[in-house]
Amino acid sequence: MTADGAQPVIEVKGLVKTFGDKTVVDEFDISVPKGAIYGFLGPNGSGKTTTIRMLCGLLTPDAGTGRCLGYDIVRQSDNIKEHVGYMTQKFSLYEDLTIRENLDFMARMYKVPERREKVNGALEELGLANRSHQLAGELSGGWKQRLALAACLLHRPDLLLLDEPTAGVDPKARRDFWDEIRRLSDAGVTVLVSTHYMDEAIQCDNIAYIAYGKKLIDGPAADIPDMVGLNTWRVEGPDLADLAVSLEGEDGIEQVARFGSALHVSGMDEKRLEAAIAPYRKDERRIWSRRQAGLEEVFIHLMSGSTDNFARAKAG
Ligand SMILES: Nc1ncnc2c1ncn2[C@@H]1O[C@H](COP(=O)(O)OP(=O)(O)OP(=O)(O)O)[C@@H](O)[C@H]1O
Repeated sequence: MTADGAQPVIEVKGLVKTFGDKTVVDEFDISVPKGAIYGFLGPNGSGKTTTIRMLCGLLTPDAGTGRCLGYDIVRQSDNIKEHVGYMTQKFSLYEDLTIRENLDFMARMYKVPERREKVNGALEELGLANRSHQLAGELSGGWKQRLALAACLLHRPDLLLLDEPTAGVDPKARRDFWDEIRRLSDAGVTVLVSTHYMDEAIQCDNIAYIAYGKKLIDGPAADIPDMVGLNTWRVEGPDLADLAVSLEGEDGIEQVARFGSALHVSGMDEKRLEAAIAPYRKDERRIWSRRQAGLEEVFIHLMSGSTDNFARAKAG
């Protein structure tokens, strides 16, 4: 149960998936509220897609239990699939079919009632009604993405899975895409997004950070920096590259990261961090300011602290 008494849309415990000798997902637990935009963040190959596919019954876990949309993820996976829209990382529609043919094909696959009306409606909504006979392969990246989203919404899914949805899409199209996702979420559709882009992560209500198959942290996006408890100072001025090298060697400084024309210097222990930067703050050419750690710093920190159990498995 969530704080408002509603059942979570997804609730799973102890999910495990192994491919060969590699444990790709290791003891994964999560609870996803209805209508949330939940981001799965982590580097390439960390197990985000595999986790999402197990949560929705598209892949059978080796261990673990749970429910998605009220159905058991192992025994009732077919029921779950009927209510899920899945937008894969690569454009998965047929490039040599027209825009209309692609939508019509998807509508048939999902046995959408009043197919013709729904397809016409989707074409109108997309603004593609007068280009419906154009081949999908001729569309730009942004338009392909809009078409793929429209196709996986035809059967009105309750849960939407987006695998790195805005990779290779221009900034305006990215913004429009995220506006549409927010509208869907407001209408009660639950959205799981896998990404390793920070600008997608900050659009999410909740975030689970996954590295090497393990969930390092999850919770409301706004609370994650506080949950980690990282202290950060920002410094601007000349010779930042040299300064970064000196700071990195100091006791009490755990991370020095470049952000545009500034460095963000972070540590877990506030007193030790302040003592470490004190000598450098005497140099008046530079401006130092205390700042609240953001998601960016937190994720760099989490990544540097996580161990590569995939590499260990290979070595062992
Ligand atoms: N069917 C499979 N058979 C064997 N190995 C697999 C299979 N599916 C995924 N893997 C491996 O599992 C690991 C996790 O893959 P997954 O796609 O879940 O990660 P990801 O975090 O989504 O990465 P990306 O951002 O690159 O999509 C990778 O090392 C991948 O090669």
